[in-house]
Amino acid sequence: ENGSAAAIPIDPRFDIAYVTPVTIGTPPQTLYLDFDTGSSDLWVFSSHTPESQVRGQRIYSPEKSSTAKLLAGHTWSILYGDGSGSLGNVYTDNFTVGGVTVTSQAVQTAQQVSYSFTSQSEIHGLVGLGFSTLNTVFPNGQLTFFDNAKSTLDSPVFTADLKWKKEGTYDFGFIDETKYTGEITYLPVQTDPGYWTFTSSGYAVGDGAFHPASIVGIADTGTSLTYLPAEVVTSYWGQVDGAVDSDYYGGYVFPCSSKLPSFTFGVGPANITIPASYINYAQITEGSPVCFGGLQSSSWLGVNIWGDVALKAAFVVFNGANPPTIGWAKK
Ligand SMILES: Cc1nn(C)c(C)c1CC(=O)Nc1ccccn1
Repeated sequence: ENGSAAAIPIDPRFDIAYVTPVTIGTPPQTLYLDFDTGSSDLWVFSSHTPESQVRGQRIYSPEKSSTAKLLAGHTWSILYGDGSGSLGNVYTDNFTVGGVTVTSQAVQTAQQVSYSFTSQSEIHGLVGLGFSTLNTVFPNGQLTFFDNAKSTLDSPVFTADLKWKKEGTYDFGFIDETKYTGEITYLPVQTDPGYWTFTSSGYAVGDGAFHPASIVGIADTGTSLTYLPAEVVTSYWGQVDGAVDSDYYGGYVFPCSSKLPSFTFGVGPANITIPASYINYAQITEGSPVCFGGLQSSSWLGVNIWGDVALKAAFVVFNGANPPTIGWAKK
């Protein structure tokens, strides 16, 4: 059975993250979760999360679900690249998103969450859509929702149609031709260690010359910004009056009044252009004349990350066939 679900920006002012409604258990409990191709744990705020760490989030209460089963002796603990994290125990239960139901999905209930999760009341947990090899459940790793659902889908794919400051969609099991223009360009995916890793064929700043390059990076719906090699972002921000790489603000900032160029990245023989407006990410604080860039250096991360700033400029196909591939189309 195929499915389709909304990807809703959690803040109307800028696209920090997108959440998608899901139901868990019997009777169904509805939570809004962050679908994250950059990780592979499905975890939720729960009745096991200390009240001091819950600030407005909806919670999953397994004790109120007749179909919940404790996965005895199993625990999990995840640390994300930005220093946030969570840990807890594991249940299996019915899990439905956009009409696609997996019975006996591993649902990881949080017993601890870091402050950055406590502080974001609109995110009630994450649904990892990376490869199941990254799942942190111990002693037996668990399968992602997509891996569990794959065999019931018409096609072993899901697509991301994220939008700038608007609601987009995740589709499961099919490719909606009305959501993109031209052709989809498919690229090979490196599944080790478990991210959707692909190689971009280069970049251009604004209307400037295309620079052929091999930029290996991960397609990560769970990361707001896009992090690329220093020489790429230096050449981009060099075109912006007053842009500086600020230690104080932790990245490239620029005068909100400055005009930004677009940014184009290569996908095989094709390319995707990120409009300048997507790269004018946000004012440092409400009303500030200083703006934070949506394109930042990956120098300290050890990985290039094509986050939401890039993904929302395209229609992206995550093809879970064997071998997996990733497809990019303009829209
Ligand atoms: C690797 C990395 N370094 N830095 C600075 C960032 C932001 C990342 C990616 C990352 O942590 N993404 C994330 C965070 C929380 C939940 C889901 N995804």
